[in-house]
Amino acid sequence: MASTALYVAVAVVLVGVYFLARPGALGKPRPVSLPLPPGPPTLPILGNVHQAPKSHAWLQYHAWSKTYGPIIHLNMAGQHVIILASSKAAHDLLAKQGATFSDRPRFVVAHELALQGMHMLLRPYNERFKLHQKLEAPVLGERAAKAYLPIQDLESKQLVVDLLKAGDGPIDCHDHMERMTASIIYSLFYGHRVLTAKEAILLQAHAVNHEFDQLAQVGKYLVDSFPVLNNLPAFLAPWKAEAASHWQRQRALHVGNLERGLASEGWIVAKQMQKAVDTQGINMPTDELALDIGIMADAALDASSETMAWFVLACITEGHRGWMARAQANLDGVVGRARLPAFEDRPALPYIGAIVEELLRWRPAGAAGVPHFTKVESSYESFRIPANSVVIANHWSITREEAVFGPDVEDFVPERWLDTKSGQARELPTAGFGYGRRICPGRHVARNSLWIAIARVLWAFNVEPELSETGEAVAVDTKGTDGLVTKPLPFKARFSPRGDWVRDVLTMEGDTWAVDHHEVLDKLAVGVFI
Ligand code: HEM
Repeated sequence: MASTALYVAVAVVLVGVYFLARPGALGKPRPVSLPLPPGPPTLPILGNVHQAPKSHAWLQYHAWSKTYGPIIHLNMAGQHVIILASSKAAHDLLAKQGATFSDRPRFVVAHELALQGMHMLLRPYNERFKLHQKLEAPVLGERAAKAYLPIQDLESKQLVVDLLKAGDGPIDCHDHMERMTASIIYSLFYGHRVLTAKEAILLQAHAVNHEFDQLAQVGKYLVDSFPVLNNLPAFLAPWKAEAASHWQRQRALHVGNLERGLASEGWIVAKQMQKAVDTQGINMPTDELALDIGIMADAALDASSETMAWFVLACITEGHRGWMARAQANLDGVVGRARLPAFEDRPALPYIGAIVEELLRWRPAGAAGVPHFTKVESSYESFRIPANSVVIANHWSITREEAVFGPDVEDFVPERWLDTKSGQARELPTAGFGYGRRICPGRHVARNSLWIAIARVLWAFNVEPELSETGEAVAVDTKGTDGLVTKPLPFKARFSPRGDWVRDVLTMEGDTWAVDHHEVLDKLAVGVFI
């Protein structure tokens, strides 16, 4: 009886406090309630769920942006989703208001349970995230990226040697691109040089990532929409067992790679990060460090390999516009035909840099970016952004802004990145690596890999479409797969050496298998890390 009276008293006090504290009470100014950004018409309760795109969401978002403008609101059964379709809106919100817009939406099954909350890309924006960012910065920043050039030099040389060996018949070059990217990353991170794309270390990573993608599918688990369901006992919550079993495989993959890396000879990124943890007295279990490095490697591998695959697709579908020939004329002028292009040639070859930027614009590997999230209410250009909104910078729209890039946004035109008078690079907004405090930390490493690989492939080969029996170019899909990373569907291209001098130079250079990559790593670390 006494406790009932107490409950009633507490309730009365709380209701009173609520009414007194609410905006407008006791003369507090009530903020003018702004409208939500425009968006497609909604149904009661469902909102826009019935219109939610089943795949390639970025295309539907782009179509909506043509009707509703650069900032759109969707209601997914009560979940606010804000789509940003212009570089200005994405920059103003995600970069300039980075403290507010750097969170990630929750993935209960895929992240909180299956990855034990340790997936770098999906971590909430909190102190632990910032600690990981601080650990990653010295090994991925501009200075570190510059130190890694000798490894990219080695692996891009091997790429052109491999392509020459593959002959000038039509080939699916994806494995060659992936081997190069994987070898750059796995050598740097773990001291493991990748000899073929079919190595166990890569096959295991693909298998684990495929399983993870299944767990991360939006709408697959009710608990992702209603996290309270996670309080159910295990026998009523089958996702818990699935997640626990996946965690074992993630752990085995990343801890296994880290342990082998730490036991290898010479300098590697993993040892550098372990040293930072030890010397700074950071309390970080092995699993957590292993996941950080492993997820960085995964993020690097997929996005970089697929961007290289999109480059080859651009050559065979868009090369007729003359940019390949112009790049080759530039290469001949600056490099000549007696040696491979090198990083030292970069200042004299702005056109190759322009191809890299145009590639990231024409087919951004993350076409809908990675969703951000805001926990607090804010406003933008007379619209209200509600608390707990998922915020998506639609890279597909942002890279197709005609006001920024001109009317020919669907065409591959590197010239748009160059000043017409000086021929040097000109500033245009880039979207491919995301925004603000979640911007891709690997962008310097990625741009360097793309630059040297593209320069060398174009120096060595005419990259041409596969031909049908009647001599026509075989049609290829240019839309790509659905998913966080958009991949071209399998296709074939012909890599025809541009002349005998290509064979001469590559024969003289020889393949790179005899190079001791540990020695290369030890040397590149001097002065930067040791
Ligand atoms: C062409 C290659 C690449 C592309 C297109 C790319 C793109 C992206 C994008 C769009 C994001 C999300 C940004 C955002 O949320 O706004 C991201 C995040 C990330 N990327 Fe990359 N990336 C590439 C290569 C790399 C490389 C080489 C590394 C590491 C060596 C890397 C490591 C990461 C990590 C760790 C994150 C998570 C950052 C966070 O959530 O705070 N990426 N990347």
